[in-house]
Amino acid sequence: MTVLVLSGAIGAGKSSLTGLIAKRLGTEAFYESVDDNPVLPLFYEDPNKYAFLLQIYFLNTRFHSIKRALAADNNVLDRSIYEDALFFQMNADMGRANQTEVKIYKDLLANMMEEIKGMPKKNPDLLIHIDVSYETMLKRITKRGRSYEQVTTDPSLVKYYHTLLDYYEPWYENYNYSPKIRIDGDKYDFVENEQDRVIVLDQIEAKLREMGKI
Ligand SMILES: Nc1ncnc2c1ncn2[C@@H]1O[C@H](COP(=O)(O)OP(=O)(O)OP(=O)(O)O)[C@@H](O)[C@H]1O
Ligand SMILES: Nc1nc(=O)c2ncn([C@H]3C[C@H](O)[C@@H](CO)O3)c2[nH]1
Repeated sequence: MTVLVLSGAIGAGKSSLTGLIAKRLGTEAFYESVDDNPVLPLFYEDPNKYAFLLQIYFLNTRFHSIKRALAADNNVLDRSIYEDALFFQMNADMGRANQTEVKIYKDLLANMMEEIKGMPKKNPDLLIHIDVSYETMLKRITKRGRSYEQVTTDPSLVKYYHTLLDYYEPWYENYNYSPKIRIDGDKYDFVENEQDRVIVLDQIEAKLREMGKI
């Protein structure tokens, strides 16, 4: 069994690359629930009120996907559970969660991580991180067009997105649950450019080969 997980900021291209990897390797893709997430639009409208609820929602759905993914043979997930704490910490640091919420969330996350440790596969085999600059991130968010994520709708998101990128850099450096690989999301347009797509997928395959996974 091989488990791959994607990481990266909002709009970095995780879902897109997940689909491409699944196609190339013939594995099953698991996606974060976004369009059917009832809390996400509420969060963007009133983050102070909904940060905690959104985090619980994501943690629950993420845990569910991990359980399903681990029951499948070879699979790829479009976001890692390790990024949940990054999002929550950032929002808590922005004053969007009180001390009680922070404690409950951290306890619940630790509890879930314990459960994962007891599963046949504790950690993913490889983390595939997509690096993007603020400019690329914004371009992709605009292209995808979810209204509540647009900086034109809510200018305070400019700061939110910059802060998110600032949190991602040390997060990636400190990530040590599995081998990891960085994909340059600014350089490679793996969605629309066939040549770039081949380069990126070859990089991932080469890493898996080096690890003896394929
Ligand atoms: N490398 C790329 N080159 C060109 N367009 C891209 C690239 N990656 C993603 N896109 C486009 O950017 C948008 C966002 O991509 P995608 O939904 O895959 O990002 P994501 O990282 O999964 O986002 P989120 O964190 O919000 O779930 C989509 O419209 C997608 O087609
Ligand atoms: N606050 C918060 N916490 C999370 O754990 C989290 N995970 C994803 N997201 C947001 C980012 C995109 O808008 C959208 C799709 O990734 O959902 C999150 N937001």
